[in-house]
Amino acid sequence: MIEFENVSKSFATKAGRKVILDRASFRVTLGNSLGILARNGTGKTTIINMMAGLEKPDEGVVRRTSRISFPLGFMGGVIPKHTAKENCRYIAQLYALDPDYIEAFCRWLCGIGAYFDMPVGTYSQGMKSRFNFALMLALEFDIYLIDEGMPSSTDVEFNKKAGAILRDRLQKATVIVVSHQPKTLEKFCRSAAVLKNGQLYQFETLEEAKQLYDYEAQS
Ligand SMILES: Nc1ncnc2c1ncn2[C@@H]1O[C@H](COP(=O)(O)OP(=O)(O)OP(=O)(O)O)[C@@H](O)[C@H]1O
Repeated sequence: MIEFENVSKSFATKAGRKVILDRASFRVTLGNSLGILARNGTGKTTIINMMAGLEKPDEGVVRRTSRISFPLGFMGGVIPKHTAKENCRYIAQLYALDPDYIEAFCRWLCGIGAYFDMPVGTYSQGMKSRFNFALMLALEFDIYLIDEGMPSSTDVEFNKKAGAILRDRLQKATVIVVSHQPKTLEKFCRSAAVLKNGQLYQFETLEEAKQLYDYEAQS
């Protein structure tokens, strides 16, 4: 479970204070995947980072009682001067998992050949995102955090393999996806929320959330 209790978060910007959350309270429970709709620049990444524990609230409490992933696409835990092999063996140890298994899984899934034994800093953007996604799928979390949908890989073989594993994983796991596009959420979640004026408005269905989101766009 992830629970926000009276959480406030804002940033000082040149244009004034940017409020992301204003004493917001909500909860995401296991088995109830949630899509969050928010316009660009309103705080999608900040909320996902707070759920992951990468960003702290100014006030209030964020409670995390499950195994929660790093946000898909987040490379902060990967050291660029080390190879994918070294990175994934090290990360396996942090999570108390078998380094041989994690290495073999990532090597097989990301399909980057000899680059797997070269520094991550030398990878193309596509290779980096494939390695990041493979690592996330190798680790098995209760809740997966996804910022703006899936990484865009042009590698058809990778997309097929990773997509199949993710679909299987999501049978058991919970996913939280933030996006400015309702279409991105359709694939993952039935229930949805809208981030607006520092509050998260939760709805039973994506349809209901879309009504508020579309209404906002018109007004
Ligand atoms: N560390 C920071 N310092 C100052 N302002 C910040 C900081 N991080 C984010 N912001 C501002 O807070 C607002 C929300 O940022 P955030 O990246 O969470 O939004 P987003 O909805 O994910 O944006 P986008 O859709 O453009 O990716 C933006 O106006 C951004 O400029």
